[in-house]
Amino acid sequence: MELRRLTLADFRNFRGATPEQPGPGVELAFGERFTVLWGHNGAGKTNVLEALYLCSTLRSFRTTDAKALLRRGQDHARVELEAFDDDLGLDTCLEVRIDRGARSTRRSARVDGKLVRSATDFYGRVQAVLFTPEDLGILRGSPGGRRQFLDRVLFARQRAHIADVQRYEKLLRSRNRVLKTDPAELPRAERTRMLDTYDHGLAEVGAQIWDRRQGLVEDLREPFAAAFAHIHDRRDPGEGGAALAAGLAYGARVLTRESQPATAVEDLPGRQQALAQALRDTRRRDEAAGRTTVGPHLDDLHVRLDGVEAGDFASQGQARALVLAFKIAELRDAQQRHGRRPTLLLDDVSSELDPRRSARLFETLAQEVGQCVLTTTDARYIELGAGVERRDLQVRDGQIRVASES
Ligand SMILES: Nc1ncnc2c1ncn2[C@@H]1O[C@H](COP(=O)(O)OP(=O)(O)OP(=O)(O)O)[C@@H](O)[C@H]1O
Repeated sequence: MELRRLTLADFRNFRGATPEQPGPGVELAFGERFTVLWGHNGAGKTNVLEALYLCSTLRSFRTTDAKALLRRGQDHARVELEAFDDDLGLDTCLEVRIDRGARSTRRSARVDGKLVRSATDFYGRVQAVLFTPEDLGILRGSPGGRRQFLDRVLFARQRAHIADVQRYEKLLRSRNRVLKTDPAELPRAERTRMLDTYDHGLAEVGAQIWDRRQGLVEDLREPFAAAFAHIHDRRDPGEGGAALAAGLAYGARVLTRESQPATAVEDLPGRQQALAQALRDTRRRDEAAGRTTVGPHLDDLHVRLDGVEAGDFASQGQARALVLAFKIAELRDAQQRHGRRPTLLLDDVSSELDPRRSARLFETLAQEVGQCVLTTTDARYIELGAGVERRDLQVRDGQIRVASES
């Protein structure tokens, strides 16, 4: 999908038609490759990325409260994206409306003017890979944040993934409830029967989740290491350094001291067996703890620099280079799978990178990326080099104007 034009009406700080100022709202046209949105803090640059993300996923990446997207004091907002669908060879128009009702605020989606009733029919028409500065928190944050990070990527690959995660969580809650129940209140045979049923379901769905996450990490490992090496090259004599190797690994909480699976865990049946066995082996311990202590709800994504966990080791700039390398790997992977590159959305991309890393990043982007929309406080930070098509737009207090084009 090639993005052409975006219209924002009463979305965040972008105004819609008013009696004094008739018109459809605030419009912008994208460059064929790079669109650089620049402006001061609070101008509305991230709001534009948020609107694009909404057209891709029907969700915001900043809030679950749809009301927050309505311009203050307004009851209706509209985001319209005109694009060229390369698969169909046709222009298409995606529209998301947000309407405040008496009891709740509703989102609705239209494609070429027709209401799309099922959200799953709307997702993924615009494929986007998003980087925001909040992503940097995943390295130092909790394993839960890293699992969610992987699950979001997987959702773009396979729609069933999120439903499976929800099914797994439901089974887990039920199992934990039984584990916590006082033995006097639940006859032993009934308790064992219930736990056997939950274990079976958890092993089946859990193995799917584990298998997909593991597969993703394996697919991204090489492009991730290559993209990081390119951005963070240490051949500069001043740094006297050998290159730092970036690594990705998936840590499954099934391979515990209590449970070493008898089968290999290299494929889905092996993972299912191992998970079933681990749940059996740790049942007594789980009953004492009142919770399930093995399974993909406890797994982790390990991001390492020269073998050391990046969360403990990486500098701010290195952390940024690692997360950006992951996004570039995701982009390459999507291209290999679908033959199309998703649009890259980069919020405040180059701060914290020194000038040389910043130049390497933009060199990588110019090589790897199809269409990219990025934000910055100063367009001079975005050095894409001569010959790379870019369109610079100034965002100022909810207004957008073309600043330059090349
Ligand atoms: N619902 C809303 N109605 C009106 N204005 C809003 C609404 N939500 C956010 N804003 C305004 O939008 C602006 C924030 O926009 P945004 O986050 O896009 O800024 P930005 O240009 O990315 O800034 P920075 O460079 O600091 O990241 C703020 O001025 C905020 O007051």
